Parts: sequence; C-alpha cells; structure tokens
Amino acid sequence: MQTDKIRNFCIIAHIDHGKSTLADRMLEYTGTITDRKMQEQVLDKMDLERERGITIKAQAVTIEYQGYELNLIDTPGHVDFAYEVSRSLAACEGALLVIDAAQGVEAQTMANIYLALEHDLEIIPVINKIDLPSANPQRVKEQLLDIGIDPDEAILASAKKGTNIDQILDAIVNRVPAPYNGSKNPLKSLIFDTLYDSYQGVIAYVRIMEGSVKKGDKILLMSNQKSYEVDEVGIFAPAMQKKDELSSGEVGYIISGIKDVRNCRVGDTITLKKNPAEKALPGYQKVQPMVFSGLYPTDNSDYEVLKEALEKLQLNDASFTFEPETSEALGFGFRCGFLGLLHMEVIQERLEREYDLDLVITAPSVEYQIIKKSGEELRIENPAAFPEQGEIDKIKEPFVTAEIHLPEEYVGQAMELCQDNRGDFKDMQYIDQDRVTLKYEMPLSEIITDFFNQLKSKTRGYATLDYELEGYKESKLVKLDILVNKDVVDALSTIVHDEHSYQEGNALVRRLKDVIPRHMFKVPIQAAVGGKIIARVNIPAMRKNVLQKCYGGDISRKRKLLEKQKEGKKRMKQVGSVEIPQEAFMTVLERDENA
Ligand SMILES: Nc1nc2c(ncn2[C@@H]2O[C@H](COP(=O)(O)OP(=O)(O)OP(=O)(O)O)[C@@H](O)[C@H]2O)c(=O)[nH]1
Repeated sequence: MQTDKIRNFCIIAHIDHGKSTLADRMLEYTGTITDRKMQEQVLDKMDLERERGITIKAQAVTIEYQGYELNLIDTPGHVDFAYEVSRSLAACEGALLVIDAAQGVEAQTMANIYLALEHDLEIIPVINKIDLPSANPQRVKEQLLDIGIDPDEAILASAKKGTNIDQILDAIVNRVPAPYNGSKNPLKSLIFDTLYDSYQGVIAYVRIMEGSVKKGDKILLMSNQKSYEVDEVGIFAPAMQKKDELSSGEVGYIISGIKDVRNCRVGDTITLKKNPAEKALPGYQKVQPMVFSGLYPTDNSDYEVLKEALEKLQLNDASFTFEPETSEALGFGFRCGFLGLLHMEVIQERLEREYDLDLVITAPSVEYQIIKKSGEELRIENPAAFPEQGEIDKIKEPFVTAEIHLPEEYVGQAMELCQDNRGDFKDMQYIDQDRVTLKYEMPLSEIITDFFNQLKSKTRGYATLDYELEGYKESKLVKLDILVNKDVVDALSTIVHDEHSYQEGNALVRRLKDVIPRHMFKVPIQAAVGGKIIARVNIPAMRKNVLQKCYGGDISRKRKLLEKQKEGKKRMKQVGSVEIPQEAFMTVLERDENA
C-alpha cells in the first residue's frame, strides 16, 4: 500500500466515554466485521479484560475505507501499562479524542491530550453520546476552547446509534497526516505489542516506520542483536491475514519463530540482518517489575502445577517475573514481580481461574537498596529477607512523582491523604476553572498500598492517578515482624517508616485479630521491631466445639456445618499450630483511617 493511502490512529478517552463502542461501530460501518453476532467490543479480547471493562493489551485492526487503509491501534487504559500506551501512540499519526457529551472533559481526557501532544499526534475531537437527553455538546465545546482545542473541529456523534460515523472516518482520511514514506531506507519496525501462540511462537505487533519486510527475510532485534527468519507477515483484518510484504507506514504482524517473549520486547526495533538500520527507534525501555509479592499454593502438592502455570503465563508477558522462594511459614512458592497492583491482580486471577489453583499471595513490596555497615550493598524485595537491624547502615527506597487530576473541591482531602502517605508537595496547577493537577513526590511503597482506593473514595471516584519512577532515596525504614502464637510469621513481615512503626504495628495486630479465626487455645499476636515487642493482642480460645451444638440434632444439619467449615478452610494456610487465612496476608496492605 502506498503511504499516502495509509492512516494510523488510536482512540483516546476517559473511561466509559465510549471508546470501545465507537471502535465497534467503525468496524461495522466499514464492513470490517460483518458477523451480526459480533461479540461486543472485539478489540478487548481477554475475558478478564471484558469483565473489568479495561483494556490491558494493545490491539490493532486494519480498516479499509474508500481506498484507504486505516489502522486503528487500541491502547491499554491503566497506569500499570503506561509504557505500552506510549509505544502504541508512537505507532500513530493521529488520535480520536472521545468525550462524553453529558460528562464533558474529565481528568483522564486531559492526561490523554498531554500524551497525544507529546507524540505530536493530530487530535480529532469527537463529542460522543449526543443521543443522551442530558447531552450538552455546547458546554463540551466551551471546555475544548478552554483547553486550547478548536471546538469547530469537533464531530458530534453517537457511537451507540451509529450517528456521524462517516464524518469521523472522513476526518481520519482528511486530517490525520499520511505516514512518512521511507520505503527505500533500511527496515525500522516498531514493536508495540506481542502475543504468544503455542504453534507459531511470538507474534510481534508492528508499525513499519521505514523500509519493508517479507517472508524469508533475516531480521535482527536491535536491543539484543538476536536474529530470526521471518515465517509470515500480515495484517489484522481483524483476524490475522497473510500478506506478501509489509512496508513503510503499515501496521501488522511479524512471525519469526521467536519462542520467548523476553527476546521480543515492546518498544524494540526490528531491522534486517543484511541491511540493518544505523540507529534503533527512540524510546526503547526494558520494562522492569516494580512490585513484588510471594505466591504460594494453599495446598503444597500444587507446587508443580503452579510452576507450570507461571511458566506459561510468562510466555505471554515479558514484564512478569518469578523465581522460587521458600518461606518458613508458607513453604515452597515463588517470588513474583509485577508492573503494578492491577497487573498483580490480573495474574492472580488468571492463575486461579485458568489453572484452578488456590493461592496465598503475600502483601506486595517494592525493591529496597540496603547498604550494610560492612559496606556490602543489597537489593531486596522480600521483607522477610532483610538483614538484622543492627547490620544495616542505610536503606533506600524507590520514589515516584505522582500526578493526581481531580476536581478542585476535593483538593483538601487529596492533599491530606498524600501527606499521610509521606508525600512531599511539589506543585498544583489549574487545568481549567474547576479542575486541578496536584504533583507530589512519594515513596512507591505508599502508592502500592491502599492509596488509590482511598483517593477514589475521598474524591467520589473523580481523581485519576499517574506516577513515574524518579529514583532511590534514603528513608528511615524498619522491618516490622509479626509473631503469631510466639512464632515470627515471615510472610507477614513488612517494611515501615520508623516514625509510624508503633501505630502500624498496633493497627496491624488488631486487624489480624479480626481475620484469624479462634482456635482451641489462646493465640497471642504481636508486632516487633528489631526483636522488641511493640504491640500485642490475644485471640481468645474457642469455648466449645462447634459440633457439640448439634448433639442429638439431625445428621444433615451436622453435615452442613462440617461442609461450611471446610469451605471456610479453603483459603487457610497452616502455620505452626495456627491456621491463617489468605485475608491475613493482605491486611498488611490496608490502612486504618486513624492510623
Ligand atoms: N447513550 C449512549 N451510550 C453510549 C454511547 N457510546 C457508548 N455508550 C455507552 O457508554 C458505556 C461505555 O462505553 P464503552 O465503549 O465501553 O466505553 P470505553 O470508553 O471503551 O470504556 P473503557 O473501555 O472502560 O475505557 C457503555 O454502556 C456504552 O453502551 C453513545 O453514543 N450513546
């Protein structure tokens, strides 16, 4: 395809403003998808994703329209996947900016506009949902003017009813610039997503920036200098459709027998071995996990099943890491690394759903840098593995710059929350009359606890959060140990700020008291720092055997009670003589309002 007939674009929107519905409607209108029974929202392929209503994996689809090839690249919608978003945007020349006609410009709309501007994309505003009785396109136009976008360029549409879809398609053809024509240059192809297929190996989603590629070519991945032979190239229409060649400006896939996604990373440049590009495309980063936690099977005999499941998941996800770990309390398991909390939850859910595993997952932690008095430097992401307090000279922890977009009326509450979480105020700016962006420097460990949930609840769901890693800084941190029935439960240890250790120790033992069931004996729960007990509560002994209640009663009731007990036990882990439920390992994460 000639480059002047190609348009590459993405759709950006605040959550629920209608991005997926609009994509569906464009596919239908152009006959890209004719099946009446088309599954709703084809672009969100994974079930899990559909249920949660978020886009995790970037996807692409080629639409034919009036002799043009329009490539729609879907972008993930969560801060954990910010790097994938940036690479998807780097593959485009234009963006449809979808705004709900009733809700107007929201915080995430702004964050998206900044991203699009950063990538120099042509922005086409689409005011969606004009069929709603509460739609107020005029107000949205005024908001657009406020934020420096020409309101006359906005297209009024209803993705639901299919109104003005043709105008949107025409605008893509007429306003989005054609890609640069570099077909004579050496191949430079940007990987913006990858997928693993058990038959074909890694499928690289690519945008050809310069040159061309076809079956039989020897390609080179520029970051690791690995070379492969191309088995197949093609486009997503939306199913995979083989092509003879992909050339400058086009979007599609390359399959070349790569067996491990870790060798084919998002953001890397593919070139040809024979005639390689001099320089890789800018912006490549090897994405590193930021959040770590232990994953243990509740039933120790499931260890091998868990290992195989993790290996399979990793085939598809280069940013997820794992290695074997043992815990005195939990036995054999794995230390896993994730991009963020959502990524962690998604992986946990997939393991439980697709592999039918019952798991105990320990509270997430960041990676700390420890400088010992001996001068030795360690990097540790498992609190249980911390050296003795006396051996430590300095502890450094990762800090982020957090950007919170929110309506002005919630600024007070949000600032208080940031301060409670060791946030250091940096900046506050008005986006428009009543919207504000707050900037704080904060420890990553505070963000990965309950911070986002609390921010949402304090702002009635209106705040959005983005964060970027800044680097490591020294902090006064200590390890908080938890003893259950006088034994340290290593999987419950956490790292806390020295000044907060008493409060947090107290709050934590109290929360644990609520979730650990009563036993036949009294169970003391203690918190300790450096061997010194700083808090204690007792779980009193159970008075009677539950079954005694049923003496003489009918047998079915007795059985029901036993089954109920069994059900309750499912997620329990026997630690010494005490049974600890899964919940306990996550209570570490919660915060008391007054803690
Ligand atoms: N009335 C009306 N509803 C719409 C329109 N477009 C989308 N919706 C509805 O708005 C809701 C959100 O639409 P989605 O397409 O899922 O929104 P999204 O932006 O993709 O949401 P996320 O994927 O969660 O970010 C759904 O219930 C749609 O049916 C429209 O033009 N009019």
